[in-house]
Amino acid sequence: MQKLILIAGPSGAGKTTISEYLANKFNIPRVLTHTTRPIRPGESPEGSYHFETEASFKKLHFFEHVKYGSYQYGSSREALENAWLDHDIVSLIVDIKGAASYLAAISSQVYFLYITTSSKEMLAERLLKRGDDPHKIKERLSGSELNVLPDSLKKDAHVLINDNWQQTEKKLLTIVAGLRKTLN
Ligand SMILES: Nc1ncnc2c1ncn2[C@@H]1O[C@H](COP(=O)(O)OP(=O)(O)OP(=O)(O)O)[C@@H](O)[C@H]1O
Ligand SMILES: Nc1nc2c(ncn2[C@@H]2O[C@H](COP(=O)(O)O)[C@@H](O)[C@H]2O)c(=O)[nH]1
Repeated sequence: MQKLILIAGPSGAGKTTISEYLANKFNIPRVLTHTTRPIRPGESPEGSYHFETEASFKKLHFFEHVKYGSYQYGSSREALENAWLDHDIVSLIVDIKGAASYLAAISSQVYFLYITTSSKEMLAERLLKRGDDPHKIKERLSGSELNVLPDSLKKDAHVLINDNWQQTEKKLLTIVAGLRKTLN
């Protein structure tokens, strides 16, 4: 049975870094979602999202979608099915609401990886270093945007504390080996 590594967690925790590592090291591609937010400095227009206008976003058919501030984000079941045509394991980055939607719909195929750090300060430091606007960082690291793991999803989550990259690499190796054993 094909698997989806569903990645969620607070901004700056390392979700994108981990999905890129899974792609490069284990040939586990990321299923891109769609957003109306602008491209960040240093972000590739092909690598992280399908960047949409409000008009083009409205024409798409989403499995689930959310709004952060004035920007929309959404993912489709078709994109996932397409990715599974070529790869038995794929990854997808969503927020906590998106994770809940996927778990409700296809939990047997989902490996829910919740990425975080042991402190909020570490998240802020990384986002500052990444070049994010300090006002946006404050927004991202408070309220619902913080993407705290709710009690209702704790039983489904595999929590990975990404404080130290070498340890994260080791944990990912174990996770991928375990998932590969469950295929078929
Ligand atoms: N283990 C780590 N140690 C130090 N820096 C890290 C680690 N993992 C990721 N980073 C760095 O932290 C920054 C944030 O990582 P990344 O962009 O992957 O986070 P994210 O969770 O995808 O954030 P967002 O939700 O805002 O897109 C990046 O500059 C990345 O290089
Ligand atoms: N529910 C969904 N959440 C999504 C989707 N694509 C991305 N995201 C999440 O949005 C926030 C903000 O992302 P950023 O790239 O602007 O930092 C983050 O939590 C993403 O995981 C989606 O299709 N559905």
